[in-house]
Amino acid sequence: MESSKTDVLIIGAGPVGLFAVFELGLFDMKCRLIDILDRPGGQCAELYPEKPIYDIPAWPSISAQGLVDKLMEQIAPFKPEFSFNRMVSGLEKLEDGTFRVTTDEDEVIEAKVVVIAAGGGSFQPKRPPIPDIEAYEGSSVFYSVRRMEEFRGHDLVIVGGGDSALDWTLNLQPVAKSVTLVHRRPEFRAAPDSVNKMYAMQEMKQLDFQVGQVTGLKGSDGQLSSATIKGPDGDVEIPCTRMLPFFGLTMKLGPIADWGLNLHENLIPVDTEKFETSVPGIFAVGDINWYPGKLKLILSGFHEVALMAQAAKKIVSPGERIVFQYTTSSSSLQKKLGVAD
Ligand SMILES: Cc1cc2nc3c(=O)[nH]c(=O)nc-3n(C[C@H](O)[C@H](O)[C@H](O)COP(=O)(O)OP(=O)(O)OC[C@H]3O[C@@H](n4cnc5c(N)ncnc54)[C@H](O)[C@@H]3O)c2cc1C
Repeated sequence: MESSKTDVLIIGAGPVGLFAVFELGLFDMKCRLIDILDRPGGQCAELYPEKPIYDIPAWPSISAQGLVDKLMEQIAPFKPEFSFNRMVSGLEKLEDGTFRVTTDEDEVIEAKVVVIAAGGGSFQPKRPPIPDIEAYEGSSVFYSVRRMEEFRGHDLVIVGGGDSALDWTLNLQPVAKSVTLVHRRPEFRAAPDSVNKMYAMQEMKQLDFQVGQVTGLKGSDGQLSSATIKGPDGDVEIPCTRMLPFFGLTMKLGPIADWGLNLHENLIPVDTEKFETSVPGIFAVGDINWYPGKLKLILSGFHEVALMAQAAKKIVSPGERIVFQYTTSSSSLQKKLGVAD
């Protein structure tokens, strides 16, 4: 079991969690971020990366991914630590007032302050309608790739027609013993370049592409041995020991519901001075919080983290005087940002 310590543990690396690193960093607080997704950006990166956003102050138009890239650039001086592909599953307050956070990979992180920036909750994979698939989940059927090594030497079936399915088909082809991509039609929703590469590899017999749907799985004790594909010419049985279905993601509140926090219609009520939850030391910012008049906008979240950081500093460094400073004129802030002369 891995164990580590940080000043502030941020649950969620969406735009609001990312900007929290900046505001907390100005007060010298070290941040660690954990996200279920495999990269930063939350809804912006996962749901609408190429769409332009028009209501970010001073950016008349910026793509959602462009905003995430700029936030990453802005927080770089504070060297935040990221753990991706991890879900925060447990959160408990210890007797000394600090927190113990656990992930679904059995990681333990101790933090003086916890900031929940979990947006609409956890992104969770949609389960395809294949009978008995639950029996193989976590042992032979996976909905994300945490470590490519886990697929080495396996007969792999990848199901889906979007970018994830195509990207992992191409990336895992050199690692797996065999790769079969299954999609219900020959047209894809993925980047044309990836689709062309996949067809070229099929041509060279480096992988197989089957038009059809997976209708059944065979195996025992959670270990897959084959998948039945119903295609235009009837059923085909394909030997397979690992399967990766990519049927999109839905957002669910997830484990946050079990952390003993007061909830209001699946959102976390906070005050509007500090954005603190019903548990002192746990703050909630961005789309996950609720207060009268709340607007689920990125700019609201940016405002919330600035106030939250002041309150968090009082917990992380009790007794230390908090001085209000502008980044334009404070040489100490500029030093932290690496822009001082
Ligand atoms: C199509 C679309 C268009 C939009 N357009 C605009 C717009 O024009 N302007 C605007 O201001 N807003 C817009 N929004 C809303 C904006 O995207 C959200 O307000 C913003 O993403 C909220 O940021 P956040 O950081 O609070 O949460 P999110 O972006 O939702 O990020 C939360 C992160 O927390 C992670 N997470 C949740 N639970 C856990 C857990 N237990 N463990 C680990 N990680 C966890 C999630 O995986 C996610 O990455 C739009 C939204 C959509 C869907």
